[in-house]
Amino acid sequence: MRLANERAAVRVPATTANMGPGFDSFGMAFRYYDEVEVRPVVGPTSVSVEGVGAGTVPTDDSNLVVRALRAGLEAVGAPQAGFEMRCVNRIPHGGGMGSSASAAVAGLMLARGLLSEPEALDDDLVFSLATGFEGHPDNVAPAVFGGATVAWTDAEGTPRCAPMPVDASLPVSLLVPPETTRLSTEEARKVLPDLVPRADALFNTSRAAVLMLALAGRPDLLMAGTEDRLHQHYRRDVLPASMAVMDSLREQGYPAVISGAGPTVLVLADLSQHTRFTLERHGWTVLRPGIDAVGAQLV
Ligand SMILES: Nc1ncnc2c1ncn2[C@@H]1O[C@H](COP(=O)(O)OP(=O)(O)OP(=O)(O)O)[C@@H](O)[C@H]1O
Ligand SMILES: N[C@@H](CCO)C(=O)O
Repeated sequence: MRLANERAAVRVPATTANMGPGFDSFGMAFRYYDEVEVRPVVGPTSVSVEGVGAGTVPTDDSNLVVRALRAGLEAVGAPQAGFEMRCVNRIPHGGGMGSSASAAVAGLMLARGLLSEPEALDDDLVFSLATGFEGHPDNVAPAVFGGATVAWTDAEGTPRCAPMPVDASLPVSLLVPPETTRLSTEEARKVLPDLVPRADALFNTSRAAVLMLALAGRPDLLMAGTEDRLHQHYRRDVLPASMAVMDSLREQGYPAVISGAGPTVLVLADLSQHTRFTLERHGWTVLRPGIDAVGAQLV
């Protein structure tokens, strides 16, 4: 295996995870993208970042996208090089829109784009390697495959996923709070208990099944299908503003959940103009990205 191309470029979608009851399992991709281009060079690696993460993410070999690129090359026995990388980032970091999963998938896809035999690094291998970076597969699956996905880890510890049928016209709103509220996934996972009451586990099992029906074309089931007792309320203290917005929207009949580990709020509906303006007046950004059906793509 060798590096056969002098450049590769990828477009990778933002994603949500959990969607209420599907903790560490359900995910969905959005038409909202990071774009990365890379060229192998003789000499050290350099990364330029435009947009989100400019001035904060590393610009050398310790950058997550570069680490994933190198892991992809290593997995298929391809040689390493220095890299000149250009990132145009839109997905907020620590925002609940899967930035770290998208970064890992971007790097692995770029590795594919440079290879003499790109089929060696197929979608299943990208999914598996990126899940290794993340620790859980829920954002990675939609970032790789697009659409809505259910992901799990099998008895051998191998990550698996499958598409969930979803009505393509389902409206989605992402409510992104001001930047000061960013929360790393690591911090958000620390507040979760190791054990949960059996009644809560049963509650989420039924709601997850209901959500699958709702997404497939039963919008009347969206409120029941977005109920959760396994993670959101445990995170109330670290996500006070997002939980308040989520609660208020649910009281108004909107199927609102915390997106991933927060603080972004996902609503499986369009907001009224009044509600949108109110949020925007308080510094929130309201996105209506639509569902991405294809996942990460070399461009
Ligand atoms: N495009 C990127 N380039 C380099 N590093 C990135 C990039 N995107 C994310 N990261 C790294 O991942 C961290 C954010 O990951 P984290 O898992 O905490 O949040 P998230 O993925 O945005 O949220 P969630 O998993 O809840 O959706 C950033 O602080 C940065 O270190
Ligand atoms: N399922 C994950 C998503 C964030 O990576 C969590 O809620 O912690």
